[in-house]
Amino acid sequence: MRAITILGSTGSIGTQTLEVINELKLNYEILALTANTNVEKLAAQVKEFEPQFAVLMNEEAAKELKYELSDLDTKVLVGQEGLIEVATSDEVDLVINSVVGAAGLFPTLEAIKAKKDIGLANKETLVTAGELVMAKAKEYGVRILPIDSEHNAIFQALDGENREDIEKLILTASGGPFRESTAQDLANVTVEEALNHPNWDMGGKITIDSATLMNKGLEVIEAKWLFDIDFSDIEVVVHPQSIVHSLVQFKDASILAELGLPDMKVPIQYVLTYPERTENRLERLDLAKIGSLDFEAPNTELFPCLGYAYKAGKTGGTLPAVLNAANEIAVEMFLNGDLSFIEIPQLIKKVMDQHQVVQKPGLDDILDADEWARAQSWKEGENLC
Ligand SMILES: NC(=O)C1=CN([C@@H]2O[C@H](COP(=O)(O)OP(=O)(O)OC[C@H]3O[C@@H](n4cnc5c(N)ncnc54)[C@H](OP(=O)(O)O)[C@@H]3O)[C@@H](O)[C@H]2O)C=CC1
Ligand SMILES: CC(=O)[C@@H](O)[C@H](O)COP(=O)(O)O
Ligand SMILES: [Mn+2]
Repeated sequence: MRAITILGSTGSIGTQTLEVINELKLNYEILALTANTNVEKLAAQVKEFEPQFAVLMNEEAAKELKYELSDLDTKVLVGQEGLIEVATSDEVDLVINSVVGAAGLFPTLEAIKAKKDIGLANKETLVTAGELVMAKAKEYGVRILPIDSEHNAIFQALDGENREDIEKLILTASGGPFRESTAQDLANVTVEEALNHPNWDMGGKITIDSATLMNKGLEVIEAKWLFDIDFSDIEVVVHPQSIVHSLVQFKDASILAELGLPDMKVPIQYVLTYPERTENRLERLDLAKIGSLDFEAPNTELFPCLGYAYKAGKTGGTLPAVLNAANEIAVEMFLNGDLSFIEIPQLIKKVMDQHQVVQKPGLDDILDADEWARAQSWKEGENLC
């Protein structure tokens, strides 16, 4: 029996992780479940899975949860300290990080230092501090197993291959709900339209990132650090069906890909059972029924966030942390109705242009840049709207 901590268990990935463990009766003891503020959902999960620990990010919510769980033995912890305690506990074997945003960085770093393997959905960790996180993972001999569908596909395609044989990585992008829109259309899109992803049912923040193509930009940076590849060897191609989850091109012109219906339970299961594969009852891909698969170049004029991410990644230093933080605030403002869809990239560019990049940053430099970018984004965002 392996013990697992799921950070962000109430979200889209966290919930599906619990479902996979349950449906396949995988050999995991649920040690800890965590959420930000969602007392109701976390309480329901705790009642079902009876973990040793449950964590919420603020005192008030934790108090409510304690009251809800007064009949159970589950210990309720609070805040960053609580997250770190359950991510580093001696008992835990695997930490799934399915928190959204740069809030996932600290528990990832602490789990690595405690030599815990990590199933990583939280791409913002690697965007913000990829070089540092991967160096720590190497130092502590920790495996970072990618859950993000594109990176999981590449991870599978690279199994048994030599790194030196890779020519390039090709990340597929659905193109989001506005793939066929004009600049005029984009000026008037609503939050509801932007939250309507054509293929995947995901949390709000990543769904907006998909609509702006920032998700693919974050994934380019995530791929750079996970697979140690130059940005010039990472290509993005739009593939509206999201059946080919990404590809690796080798020096002999061979291309390997992982395909399947768009269902996050597949990469989640791969990580939970790695290095084994386990039979499941998920719907199978029927290629004849699908008929054809389409590919096209991304429209970086209409969706400039992808270009901003390449720029941040290639510049390096603290700029990716600034890109990420500005994006988090821009998306929050858009979801709150305080920014229009086309103002998301405008705000990110403004904040990136104002940043004095620190090269070879330590963790403190990255945290300072993140804090500065958030404050600056709120300020600039208020000027824009
Ligand atoms: N959903 C998907 O299919 C995919 C997601 N990813 C990545 O996985 C991560 C999670 O995405 P998703 O599951 O969609 O997100 P959700 O918004 O659905 O869930 C986020 C989870 O994190 C918790 N959380 C939010 N803010 C904080 C915080 N500040 N500190 C601690 N916990 C917090 C939430 O708690 P609460 O419920 O209380 O708010 C919730 O449990 C993201 O980085 C995303 O980019 C990658 C590939 C696919
Ligand atoms: C499921 C997953 O991994 C998401 O990151 C997905 O890729 C989002 O779709 P886009 O390709 O539209 O960004
Ligand atoms: Mn993805």
